[in-house]
Amino acid sequence: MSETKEFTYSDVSEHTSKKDVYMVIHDKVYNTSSFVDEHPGGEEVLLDVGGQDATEAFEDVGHSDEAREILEGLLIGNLKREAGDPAPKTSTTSSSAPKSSTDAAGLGIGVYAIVLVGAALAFFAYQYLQSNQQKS
Ligand code: HEM
Repeated sequence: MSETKEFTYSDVSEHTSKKDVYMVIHDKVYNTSSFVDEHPGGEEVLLDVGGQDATEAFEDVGHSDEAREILEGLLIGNLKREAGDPAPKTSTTSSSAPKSSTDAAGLGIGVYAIVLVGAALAFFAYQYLQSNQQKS
């Protein structure tokens, strides 16, 4: 038998309290209880993903190598996936892809158009008032 302990998703999901919190990152199981108070990003975010797959949350922050070393120290085993478990989470960069830049450009042109039309109107209104004044 291998030394690595195996946890099912439901095992992990039982550990959600501050004093006893597990999480899954890249299909490995970590006991983060001792680290909750020390986390530079705050305890709240860790407890939010307690008992769950935190891969995406962890990777989205872009944690340093130091953070990954700390993580290794908290490793307690591997995740054993069972039928019906949530699909593995991966950090998808595509989901955070910037929105179509043409939207912003379109808005920019719209703003210019409004400013130009406004300026033109002001100009003609001024001309009109001037000519009226000269007549009287
Ligand atoms: C056990 C897993 C985790 C470990 C060992 C860990 C470790 C660390 C470390 C060492 C830092 C300092 C910056 C760095 O070295 O990258 C940090 C910052 C941070 N972490 Fe985590 N983290 C974990 C999980 C998470 C999760 C699940 C979130 C969820 C969103 C998160 C959110 C953050 C944020 C927002 C910061 C930035 C704090 C700041 O710069 O003000 N972390 N983490």
